[in-house]
Amino acid sequence: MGKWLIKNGTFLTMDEKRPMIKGSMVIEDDRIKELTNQNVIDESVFSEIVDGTGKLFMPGLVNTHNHAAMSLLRGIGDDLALQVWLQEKMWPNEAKFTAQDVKWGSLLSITEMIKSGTTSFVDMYDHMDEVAKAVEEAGMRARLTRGMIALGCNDAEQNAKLQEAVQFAKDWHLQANGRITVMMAPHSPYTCPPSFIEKVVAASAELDLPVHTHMSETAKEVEDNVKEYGLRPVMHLSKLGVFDRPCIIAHGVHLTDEEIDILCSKDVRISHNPGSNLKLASGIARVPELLKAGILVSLGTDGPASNNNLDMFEEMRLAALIHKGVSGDPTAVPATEALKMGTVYGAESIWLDQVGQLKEGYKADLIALDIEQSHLYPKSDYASHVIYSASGHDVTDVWVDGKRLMKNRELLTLDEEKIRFEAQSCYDRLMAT
Ligand SMILES: N[C@@H](CCSC[C@H]1O[C@@H](n2cnc3c(=O)[nH]cnc32)[C@H](O)[C@@H]1O)C(=O)O
Ligand SMILES: [Zn+2]
Repeated sequence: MGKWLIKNGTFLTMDEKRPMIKGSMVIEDDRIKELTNQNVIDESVFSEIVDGTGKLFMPGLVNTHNHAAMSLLRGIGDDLALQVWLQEKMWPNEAKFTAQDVKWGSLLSITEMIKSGTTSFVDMYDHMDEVAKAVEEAGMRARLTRGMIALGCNDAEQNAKLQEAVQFAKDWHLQANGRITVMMAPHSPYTCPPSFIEKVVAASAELDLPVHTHMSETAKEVEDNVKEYGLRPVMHLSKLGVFDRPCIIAHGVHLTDEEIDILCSKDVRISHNPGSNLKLASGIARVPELLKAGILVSLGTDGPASNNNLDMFEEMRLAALIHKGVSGDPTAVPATEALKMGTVYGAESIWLDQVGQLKEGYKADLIALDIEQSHLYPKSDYASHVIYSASGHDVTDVWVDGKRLMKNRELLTLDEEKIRFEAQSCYDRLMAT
């Protein structure tokens, strides 16, 4: 990689001090070395020069909640409520998943994520060694976690799952040149008994890792939690010590003012998944109130079987649109805020250091969009165009840690055709058994 240059580029930096720059970017190894509106005079020192004419460069998008291998179940069980979808469609099929299924399903999702401009993602699943190997090979950045469902498991089975999660953390945290980091994940309060959640919290403290879980996704979940434990999920998890750890929860759709205050005071981050919440009819998270309270809100697609794609441009657009619609206030989530949720807040909410902005000293995780297209004209406010007009299909090039993963829409680290073929074979086998 060495030292290389992008010239004649338009840069949407997400750096509040210099939001738009027209000019050049110098990248050295994994970092942005220089970003300037001048032309770099001496080009002879660069190993590569990328002509940025007609391209918009911006930070790679951060997807803070996913179950990548569920791409194999895309199109299976649409138009159902969460509990029915999980219990009748997902879990019976997932029970048949082998390590190979997780490998090819995750790779299929990774190709889709790179092609639509995502450079970092969170994944909660099992057979996580396969996911980590796929991330390493692809060159992406990821925060990975072995999601654990403990309900219906005896003590030995519960311990085995926890052991697997601990071992995964020991094997993979800070691997792949630091691109892979790990979290500990009890799947949810409704699939993990309190004693198990406490054990996971203890393990996360011992390993010094954050906790990730699903919480308050549906009204039914909240009601059931009250019936079972006498508390709503926030107080329940709070009592179990979950929020005494660095924590990011997925969904947080059904929250009271008091719960928002508790989450804020504990610096709990929320991964907002508007596409999945709409599709499963889970409800609409109180994002304007969460942001106003000072909670770090980022965006996730959730798994590809409840979305059903992994295009973060769509997620940013939904976040900007639905909260206007339900509140009657067009300023509820402005384009700039949706853009931050997909980049700056995304990186911060999963504890990625110096990621999410194009800024000197930051990691060179960036994407390029083809802006010589009718739907991105005229050349006016690119933050607006990215949120209200663009889609993942507009992404032409992707770099992570300064390494190019896609060039003119061609993947450089992965064999897309082979991955599609293998994923289809996995699906055919799963459906035949
Ligand atoms: N199979 C593991 C759990 C893996 S965590 C990932 C789980 O989350 C499930 N999942 C996917 N999307 C959602 C969601 O929106 N809410 C709750 N669970 C989900 C998914 O079906 C999968 O079973 C075990 O038994 O321990
Ligand atoms: Zn999920």
